[in-house]
Amino acid sequence: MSTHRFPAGLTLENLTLTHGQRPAVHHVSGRFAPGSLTAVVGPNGAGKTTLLRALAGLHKPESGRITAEGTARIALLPQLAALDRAFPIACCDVVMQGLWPRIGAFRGVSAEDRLRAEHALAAVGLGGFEKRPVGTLSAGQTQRLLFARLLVQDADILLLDEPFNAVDAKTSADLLRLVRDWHGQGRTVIAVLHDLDLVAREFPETLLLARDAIAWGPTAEALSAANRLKARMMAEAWSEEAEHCHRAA
Ligand SMILES: Nc1ncnc2c1ncn2[C@@H]1O[C@H](COP(=O)(O)OP(=O)(O)OP(=O)(O)O)[C@@H](O)[C@H]1O
Repeated sequence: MSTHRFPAGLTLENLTLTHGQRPAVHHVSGRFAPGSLTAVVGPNGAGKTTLLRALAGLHKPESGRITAEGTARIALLPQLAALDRAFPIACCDVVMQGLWPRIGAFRGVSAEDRLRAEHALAAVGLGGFEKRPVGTLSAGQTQRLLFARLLVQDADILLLDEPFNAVDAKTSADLLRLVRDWHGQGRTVIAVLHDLDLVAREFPETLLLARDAIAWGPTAEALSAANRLKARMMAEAWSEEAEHCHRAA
């Protein structure tokens, strides 16, 4: 297994993310260390997807800051439901979307680009699927396809939003192997997950979110019974109508 060129971290400083005036993530500070493997867990509506989108640069902070180290390349695996499977596009073209930052708008796709996409498809168990329309794939195959797109992005920081959702045990195990490889190569991996047994087994670090950061650190400590109870109570106590406050760091 090769070592990745550039382990990079991400720092959050008093980060607040909102939808309108309503806070999804509230005054969170901390650091995803370079090369760390972190699960982001919490109740429904805790702000996990909003946080991941902000880390990917897709959601502007209301206040506070996100700082990536150096010139870190960041890639996001969105939730499966975010992919428009009705759009008539072949698997190989979905994977090559991951190459666009390097290909640019004006250069055509080269034979080498196509080969990279084919290798990525083979690596996720979709060899021979190059021309298959994405709408004909099962949920598990679609998740494998999104992982193939992530592979060609060759990112320093990987953001995974519920990567094992709606997939069977075999697909889960195959995709988990890729996550372990990325971690082993020194890349920083941050994954939103609901399966706490999986988190306890595979993820050394955990951020427990309930709009506020309830705990952030080694998984066994972060997921203590007391912290989980606190997260649940915090989620239940938040009014959907509450606006964010303006407290300082
Ligand atoms: N586009 C949006 N417009 C308005 N409110 C939104 C939007 N997206 C999310 N929210 C609200 O922000 C809060 C956090 O949502 P988010 O999707 O980040 O939570 P989550 O922790 O990922 O939830 P889940 O576990 O259910 O996927 C929720 O109250 C949600 O209703």
